[in-house]
Amino acid sequence: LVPVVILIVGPATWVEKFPEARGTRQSPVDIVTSRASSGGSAPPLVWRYSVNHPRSVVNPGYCWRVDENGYDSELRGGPLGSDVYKLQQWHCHWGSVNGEGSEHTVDGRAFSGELHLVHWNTSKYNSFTEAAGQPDGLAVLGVLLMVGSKHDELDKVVRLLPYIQHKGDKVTFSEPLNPANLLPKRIAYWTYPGSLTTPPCTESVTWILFKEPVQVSAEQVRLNLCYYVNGKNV
Ligand SMILES: NS(=O)(=O)c1ccc(Cc2ccc([N+](=O)[O-])cc2)cc1
Ligand SMILES: [Zn+2]
Repeated sequence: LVPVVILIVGPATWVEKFPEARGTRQSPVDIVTSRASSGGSAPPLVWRYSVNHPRSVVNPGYCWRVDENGYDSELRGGPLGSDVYKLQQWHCHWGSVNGEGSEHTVDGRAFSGELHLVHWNTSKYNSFTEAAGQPDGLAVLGVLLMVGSKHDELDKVVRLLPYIQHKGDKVTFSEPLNPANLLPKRIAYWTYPGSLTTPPCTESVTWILFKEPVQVSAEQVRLNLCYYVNGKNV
C-alpha cells in the first residue's frame, strides 16, 4: 500500500494561517446581478491619478504588481463616504487557462483576467499597512478583462514582463502611464464590503467592480500566462 499524501496548498489551507479567511465578508464572490440593489442616490465615484512618475513592475510570485511609489492620487465618492483614498499599487489575476482567470464572477461567469487598483484611506490612516487592517481601510477598483482588441495602456506593463520572470524581480520605468486609462469607458459598478482575495485575506476592502469588461488581446493574455501562474498556486 502506497501512503497517499494529500498536499493542500490552495485557499483551503489559508484559514489555518490567516484566521481572517474564515470571516463573514470574504472575497472574491459571485455577483448575482438579479440580487444587486440599485445605487440610489450614491454620489459619483471620482478619481485622479498622476501620470508622469517612475513606477516599478514587480513579480511578487504570482501575476505582476505595479507600485505607485507614493506618488499622489485620489479616489473618492461613490460608496466611500467623505474619505479620500490613494492608489498604492495595481496588479492582475490571470488564469492558468484562458477564460477563467478572474477572481470575481458575474452570474457564475468567469473572465480571462481581473485587474485590481488598490487604494488606502488617507483621511483616516497613516499608512497602507495600517489601513489594510481596518474595515474601511482599503478600496479596490476591479476591472474584468476579456479577450478582444489590444490594450495600449496595459501594454506598457505587459511588454516589460520578459524582464521580471522570477519572483522578486523588479524593473522601474518612467514612461508616462495613466491608470485611469485602465478603466472601462462606462463606469457603472457593483460594490460590496469584502476582503483581500489572497492572504492575509483581511476584511478591509470596499470592493468596486466595474460592470463593463475591458478588452485585452489574446497575445497579451498569452504573455501573462507564460510568465505568471495565477495566484492560485500561492
Ligand atoms: N487581490 S487584492 O484583494 O486586491 C489584494 C491586494 C493587496 C494584497 C497585498 C497585501 C495587502 C495587505 C497586506 N498587509 O496589510 O499585511 C499584505 C499584503 C493582497 C490582495
Ligand atoms: Zn487582486
